[in-house]
Amino acid sequence: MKLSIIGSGYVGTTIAACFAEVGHDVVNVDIDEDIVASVNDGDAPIHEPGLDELVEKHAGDRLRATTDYDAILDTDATFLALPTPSEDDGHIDLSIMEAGARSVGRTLADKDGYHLVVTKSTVVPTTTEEVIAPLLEDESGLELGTDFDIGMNPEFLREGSAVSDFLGPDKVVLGSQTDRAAALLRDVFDPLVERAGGPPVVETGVREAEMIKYANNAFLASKISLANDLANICKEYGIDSEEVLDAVGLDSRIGSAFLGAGVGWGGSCFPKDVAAIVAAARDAGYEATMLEAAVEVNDRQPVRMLDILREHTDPSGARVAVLGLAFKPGTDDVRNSRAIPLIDALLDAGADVVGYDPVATENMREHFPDIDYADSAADALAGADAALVVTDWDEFAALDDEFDAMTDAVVVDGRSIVSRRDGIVYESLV
Ligand SMILES: NC(=O)c1ccc[n+]([C@@H]2O[C@H](COP(=O)([O-])OP(=O)(O)OC[C@H]3O[C@@H](n4cnc5c(N)ncnc54)[C@H](O)[C@@H]3O)[C@@H](O)[C@H]2O)c1
Ligand SMILES: O=c1ccn([C@@H]2O[C@H](COP(=O)(O)OP(=O)(O)O[C@H]3O[C@H](CO)[C@@H](O)[C@H](O)[C@H]3O)[C@@H](O)[C@H]2O)c(=O)[nH]1
Repeated sequence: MKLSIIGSGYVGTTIAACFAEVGHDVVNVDIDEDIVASVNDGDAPIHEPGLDELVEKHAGDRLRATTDYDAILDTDATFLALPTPSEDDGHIDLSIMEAGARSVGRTLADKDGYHLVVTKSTVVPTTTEEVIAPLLEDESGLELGTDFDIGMNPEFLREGSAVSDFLGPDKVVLGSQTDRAAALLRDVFDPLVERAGGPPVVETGVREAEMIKYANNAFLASKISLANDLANICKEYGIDSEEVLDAVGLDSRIGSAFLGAGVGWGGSCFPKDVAAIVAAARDAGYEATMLEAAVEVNDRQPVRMLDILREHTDPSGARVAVLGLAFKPGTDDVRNSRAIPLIDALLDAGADVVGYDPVATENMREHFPDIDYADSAADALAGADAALVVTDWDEFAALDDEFDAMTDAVVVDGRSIVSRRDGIVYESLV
């Protein structure tokens, strides 16, 4: 089949390369000329394991990129993989999606024959039906349900494992309004589903598909916050929370994934998506109390980390090493990293902060140009009065003699990964 993907970022590039890998002819449309040139040169514009190989393999053959929306005319279906950021009050900002839908609509005015437009981006329920579809109709002059259909296909890939998550999904969710759209979506995903060994395919409505994505992320984020709440209780009693949560996770109704207690969840998705569904629910007349509590617990974890530090060291004037700047290991992405509120609070308290991350330093420099950055964990620790472990990079778990170079070896571990205890004042956050 011939597919067009609007947006060539994390999701757009990954799905374009993977759709090419399963046999489709794919064109990526992006407004950024550098990104387009990169894809056409066979280089992935983002860092994801396995993506470079796929882009190199298919570029110039089953995969190409362009800034020209006309490319969608020669395709059967168009996926919108555009950003859906947060407004300051947490509401979803649909302006980029609206601009993309207008451009697609204007282009489809020249389309001969049927077309399917699928929302891949994470959007609050009813967006595809009540915002995207009317824009497509207005701009194209075409009739929904007759000349074209809409669909919704939420994406569950994680950064750092995007390619393997997309090619080996736990489930595929296909939202549509008509049999024709459902059949076309099935055709798009059949080769991938077959290759992945037949994961469940959930065929549903458009707004249900939109809600499944939020429910998924809200559930995972809340699971981590609940683990943090329970681990905080454990800490008050001097109970090993890891032992408790490991045992709890053995219950097949609960499961062990996403019970990792610590400094909390960040990244480009959980914070904005939980905020967006809470705001949308409020607009609809419902107060999402559980989700609000999940956010509150998450916001409190960095504060607790500083409180624990203060029990041992006054941060004012102290040199504090922040180990880990990325929002999780395996990525250089610092969006909503827990290191950001921590560094803010340390600076407010008058600390002299030195940050270290194996790959995310340059991105964090944009947030905090004036703190020190070290080239290694050892350099960050040398002469530091205290260290906060924020990201669970493997190399931090292996630290040992490096702690001896600290002035006062106070270590507050936000990911419970440091194994050395002798000769340092060690506190796990939970
Ligand atoms: N990043 C993830 O791990 C992930 C996972 C699942 C779902 N999502 C969702 O997928 C959506 C896209 O996220 P992302 O992380 O891929 O975004 P991104 O910022 O990485 O990429 C978006 C791309 O869209 C391009 N763009 C912007 N306006 C455009 C326009 N008018 N026309 C064409 N291209 C345009 C940008 O140049 C950029 O390359 C969001 O809704 C996000 O919530 C993201
Ligand atoms: O037990 C855990 C697991 C994760 N985290 C934190 O949770 C955040 C998110 O981690 P992860 O889910 O691995 O990364 P993302 O790439 O943000 O992926 C999430 O967000 C994507 C965008 O919506 C979804 O597609 C994915 O399914 C969903 O896992 C990170 O800060 C992690 O440190 C914990 O604190 N404890």
